[in-house]
Amino acid sequence: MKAAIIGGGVIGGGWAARFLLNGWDVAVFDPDPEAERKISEVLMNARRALPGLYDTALPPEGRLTYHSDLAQSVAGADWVQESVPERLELKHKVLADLMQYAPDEAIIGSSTSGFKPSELNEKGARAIVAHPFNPVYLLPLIELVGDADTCARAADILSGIGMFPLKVRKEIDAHIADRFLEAVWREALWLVKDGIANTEEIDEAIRMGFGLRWAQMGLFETYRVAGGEAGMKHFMAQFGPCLSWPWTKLMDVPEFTDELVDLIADQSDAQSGHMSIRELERLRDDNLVSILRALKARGPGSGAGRVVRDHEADLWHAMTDTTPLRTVARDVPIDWTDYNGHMNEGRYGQVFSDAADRVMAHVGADADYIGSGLSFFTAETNIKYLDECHAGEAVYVDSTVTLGEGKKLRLWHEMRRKADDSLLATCDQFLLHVDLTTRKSCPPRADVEARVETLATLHARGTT
Ligand SMILES: NC(=O)C1=CN([C@@H]2O[C@H](COP(=O)(O)OP(=O)(O)OC[C@H]3O[C@@H](n4cnc5c(N)ncnc54)[C@H](O)[C@@H]3O)[C@@H](O)[C@H]2O)C=CC1
Ligand SMILES: C[N+](C)(C)CC(=O)CC(=O)[O-]
Repeated sequence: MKAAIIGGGVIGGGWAARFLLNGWDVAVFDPDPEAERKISEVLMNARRALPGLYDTALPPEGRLTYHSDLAQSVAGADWVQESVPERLELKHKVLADLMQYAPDEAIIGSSTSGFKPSELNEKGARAIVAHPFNPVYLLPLIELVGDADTCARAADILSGIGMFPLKVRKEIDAHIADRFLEAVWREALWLVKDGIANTEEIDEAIRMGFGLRWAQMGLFETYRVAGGEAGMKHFMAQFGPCLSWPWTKLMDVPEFTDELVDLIADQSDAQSGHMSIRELERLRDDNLVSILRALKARGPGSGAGRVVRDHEADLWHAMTDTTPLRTVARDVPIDWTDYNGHMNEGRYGQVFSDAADRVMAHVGADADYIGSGLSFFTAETNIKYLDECHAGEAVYVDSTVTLGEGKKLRLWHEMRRKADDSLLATCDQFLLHVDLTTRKSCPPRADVEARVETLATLHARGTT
């Protein structure tokens, strides 16, 4: 599959990374001589962050090419994403070129933050709005606006690269999310202009409080809980009158004078000027990866964690009875690094625990089986740490069943670095089958016991 990225700035670079790291070939067209350098820097950050979001490996990276000719860049593309600056006449010109050169069947998406499809297409183009959020390679949300069939096709493709397509029912200026962002931005500008708060205080007001709530529950679910046991109706009865109080009176926009721009830029420099933009991006990405991984860890996944979890399930390969079993293939996430600058010992245990979970699922001791009240408990592990590994490195685990007799299951795991197949750690793990009600050991269900024995016999014969 091929994506053509027209305009490779902040957002085009993020799109390029999202497609590329999900195995698509990417062709970039951008007249800026600096575009290649900027995109390669965005890509470096994306390679550092995105693979560590998942507990399984992304597909091999696609091929990235740069073009000085738009027609060449879109040849054979399945998806063309326009990400040029937010000026309608420029978007019209670029879309007219795309109508001429893009394949008829290619989806043409526009990253526009605010224009409606009817405005984008008023000169005869057929683009849909596919509005992403920065950083495009990490944040799942995409607002889709426009032709229903094209949006449905687009939604399938975007889900396949780990995104969350949200179809906007009716076109409207600034779609859904940017209407909120503009409202918050407007209020913040007033607070600075009126000398109530500076940029840092406003950021603290967001990140120490409601920003954390929004990341996992959004607005309405949060306010439902805020209504106490009586829920949403009580919340609305209590806070409804505030809508006519001065709290919400500031509907107009402060004038963007040079004085206001300088005031905000100076405060922002004082707040964050000690870090470069790339450093701030890495800090943002590290935090986002940690938050998304935490949201993924809960049950079926909470908020955006659900999207990460679903994409991870799509990425995981179906296992067959090989010797050994490939039970883990993943990148080391950023937040697994400890004060010694390498993957923390506890995370080796995590990797081997994941390997054992995969063996269990493979022999039929899956979520349904556990739901029926049967499972395996680990009784003993012996891990040998043979070499260091670092954030961003691809690793894999091969596992063999060394004993499968009744309630006893013994596994031998070898964890290796993908780049050179060198051995990083081994783990000898002994598990006992248990009844989750009595918490006592018991024989597995007959089919699971048979699967374990088959694998033990197969693995005793050696490498296939
Ligand atoms: N920056 C943001 O936070 C977000 C921006 N967007 C939208 O994405 C679009 C792009 O915004 P940014 O990436 O922020 O802008 P940007 O200024 O970082 O990048 C725009 C790029 O387009 C290139 N360009 C200009 N004319 C071109 C042409 N004729 N053909 C090909 N490339 C051309 C420029 O050289 C530049 O590299 C806008 O529509 C914006 O509203 C959407 C979501 C978030
Ligand atoms: C500021 N903005 C309107 C360009 C923001 C967006 O469109 C989405 C985002 O990433 O915040």
